[in-house]
Amino acid sequence: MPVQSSLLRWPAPAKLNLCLHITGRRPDGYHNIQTLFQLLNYGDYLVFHPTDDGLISLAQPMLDVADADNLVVRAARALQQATGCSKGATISVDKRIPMGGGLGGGSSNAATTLVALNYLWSTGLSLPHLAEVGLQLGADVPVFIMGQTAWAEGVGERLTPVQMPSHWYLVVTPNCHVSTAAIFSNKDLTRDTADITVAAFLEQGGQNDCQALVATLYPQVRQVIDWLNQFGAAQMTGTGASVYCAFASAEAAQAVLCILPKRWQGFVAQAVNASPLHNLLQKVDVTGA
Ligand SMILES: C[C@](O)(CO)[C@H](O)COP(=O)(O)OP(=O)(O)OC[C@H]1O[C@@H](n2ccc(N)nc2=O)[C@H](O)[C@@H]1O
Ligand SMILES: Nc1ncnc2c1ncn2[C@@H]1O[C@H](COP(=O)(O)OP(=O)(O)OP(=O)(O)O)[C@@H](O)[C@H]1O
Repeated sequence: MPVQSSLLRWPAPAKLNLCLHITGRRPDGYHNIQTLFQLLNYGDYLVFHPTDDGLISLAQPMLDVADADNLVVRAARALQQATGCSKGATISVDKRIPMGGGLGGGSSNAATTLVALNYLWSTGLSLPHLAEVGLQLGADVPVFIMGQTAWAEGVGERLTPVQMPSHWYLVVTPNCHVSTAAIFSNKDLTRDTADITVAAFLEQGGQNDCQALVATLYPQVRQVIDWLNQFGAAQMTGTGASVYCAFASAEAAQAVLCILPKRWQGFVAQAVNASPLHNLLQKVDVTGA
C-alpha cells in the first residue's frame, strides 16, 4: 500500500571528501577543487507537510541557526522563486549529522528539501535544473541532488559518478567548529595542487589540502587525526572538523567507536554509491505515494 507522502521521512545523507585538492583561486573568490564526494548511508531525516498558504516554516528551530538562514528554509524559498509555485510547507528536521563538521549536513538538507518539495509540489524540475538552483545555496548542494558518489571539479558542481568500494567508515568530530569561509580565505592555505585525472586518484588516492592548516589552527583536530592514525590512515573531510578512517567491516569500525574518548562524538557508516534519498525517490515515483 502506498505510504502517505506527508508521513515520509526523506533522507539527507552525509558525505566524506576522500580527497580535497585545491587547484586555484577564481576571480569570484571561490576556489577550484578536485574532490571525491563519497556518500554515506548515515544522515539526517526531513518530514514535509505541504500547505496551500505559501509560507515556509520549520516545525522546530535549529540550535544556532536563525530560521531565515536555515538552508532548509532558503532551499524551499529558492524553489518557490525558480518555479513561481505558491504552495508552502512546514518542515521537521531530525538532525544527526554534526553541524559545521565538513560532512555536508546543511547542503544535504538543502538538496533533500529541493528534491522532496519538487515532488510534493509537482513543480516538475529535472535533477540537473534542481542542481543549478541548489548551487546558489552552496557548492556541495549539487552532488546531493544528483545523488551519486562522484568525482567533482569546478567549485564542486562538475560531477563524474564513480563506483567506490563499500568500506565502513568511523567518523569522529571533535568539539570545535571550523568555518569553511575562514579556511578558504587563510593566506597559508595550499592552493596550487596540480590537476589530476580521476583515474590517477583511483590508483594513488589523494590528500586534503586543508588538513595541515586546520590541524595547526585547531589542536583538537590534530588530536583526532593522531588518535585515529593508530587504526588506519586518518583523513579530514572538507574543511573539518571531522576526521575519518576506513575499516573492512562494521564490527571493526564499531570496536574502535566503543573506545572513542568521551570528549569526541563519532558514528559508523557505510560508503554507498547511490544516495538513500534517490532510493526513496524511485520508490515514491513507482508507488505514487
Ligand atoms: C570544502 C567543501 O566542503 C568540500 O566538500 C565544500 O566545497 C564547501 O562547500 P559549502 O559548504 O557548500 O560551501 P559554500 O557554502 O558554497 O561556501 C562557503 C565559503 O567557502 C568558500 N569556498 C567554498 C567552496 C569553494 N569551492 N571555494 C571556496 O572558496 C567561500 O569563501 C564560501 O564563502
Ligand atoms: N539545515 C542546516 N543544517 C546544518 N547547518 C546549517 C543548516 N542551515 C544552515 N546551516 C549553517 O551552515 C553551517 C555549516 O553547516 P554544515 O553542517 O553544512 O557544515 P559542513 O558540514 O562543514 O559543510 P560543508 O562540508 O558543506 O562545508 C552551520 O554552521 C550552520 O550555521
